Amino acid sequence: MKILSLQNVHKKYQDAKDFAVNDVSFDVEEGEILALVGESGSGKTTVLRLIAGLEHPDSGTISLSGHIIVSGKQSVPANERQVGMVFQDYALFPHLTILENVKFGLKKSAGNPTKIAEDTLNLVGLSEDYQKYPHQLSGGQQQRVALARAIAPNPKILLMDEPFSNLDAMLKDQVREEIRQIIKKTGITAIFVTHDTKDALSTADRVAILHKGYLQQIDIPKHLYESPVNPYVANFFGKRNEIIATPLEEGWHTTFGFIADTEAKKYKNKVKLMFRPEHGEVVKRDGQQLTGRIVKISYFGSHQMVKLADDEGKRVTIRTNPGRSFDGVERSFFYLWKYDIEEAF
Ligand SMILES: Nc1ncnc2c1ncn2[C@@H]1O[C@H](COP(=O)(O)OP(=O)(O)OP(=O)(O)O)[C@@H](O)[C@H]1O
Repeated sequence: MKILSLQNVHKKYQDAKDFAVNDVSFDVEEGEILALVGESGSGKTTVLRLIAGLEHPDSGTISLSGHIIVSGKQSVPANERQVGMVFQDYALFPHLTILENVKFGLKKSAGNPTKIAEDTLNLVGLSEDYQKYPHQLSGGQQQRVALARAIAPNPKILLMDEPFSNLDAMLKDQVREEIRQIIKKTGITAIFVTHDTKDALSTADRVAILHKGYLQQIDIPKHLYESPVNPYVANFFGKRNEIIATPLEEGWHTTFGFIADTEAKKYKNKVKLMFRPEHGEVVKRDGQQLTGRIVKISYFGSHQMVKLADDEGKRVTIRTNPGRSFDGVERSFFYLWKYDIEEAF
């Protein structure tokens, strides 16, 4: 069942030349975690603020739990929307204990605020720390307090602005997983903003990508990565290689060799074959389609990146397993098991 719906939402800030959010429409299902991604200035935070009620759109409607909360000039005030917010810097009160921090937003709620705050802190794994102050906690723990404070009043939807950006790389992987599990345990619907594609792909059920205020694609991580709707989306989610190819009856002629492909005959002009490093495979045996001179091997522990050049010096990078040895190997064969065909000229 859909819990949130944005329909043709536009937002232009005063004195701005362009719309920060341009005709954006999407639905969010109950219990879903949605990531909003895009480069700086693409409109992610503005979308979050429009849902929270901290900004009002120029046009469009927003519905939450089956009720229209924004339409034309009418809108439900932010404090009546039952939306939970987690801010980038956590915004915890330094002079309050974590229990008091979580109780803070519960004053007007029904029930026993202390009991609800304790239950929520237990849920986020902080049952030992009720009486500590924020500065006595690690970054990851502070993050969980902020989450507990936002979900304790039982909001209809949880909004998080760059929730992982203050954490170092080591902690980030762990916190991402913890936060995802807590959100899934509560069943709450959540939207988070991030500029980090890894955060989005690993934590969200679906990802929405914005570019210059326009929604480009909203989809499950695998589809966004494997089947992007346009080159912008494809490049946003990681490095792609490019090989210029001339169509022939049976396949593609390239400077790395010939690729048999019946699709080729549908094209008249040269194209670009675009592929990610993991969409190729480096092979030792002869008789494969493509070949290149090995110019660099980079070892990353979990994998290796092999850079191969054609006779003109054009390079492609192929990902391979970490155990493969290239000692004394000057040239290698490779094949592509997946690529996108893009018009080149
Ligand atoms: N209060 C404001 N007044 C005027 N323009 C603003 C305001 N807030 C944002 N903008 C502009 O609106 C556009 C979208 O900004 P927004 O903050 O939503 O993008 P973002 O994708 O969240 O960026 P970032 O990742 O840098 O936070 C940008 O061009 C920005 O400069």
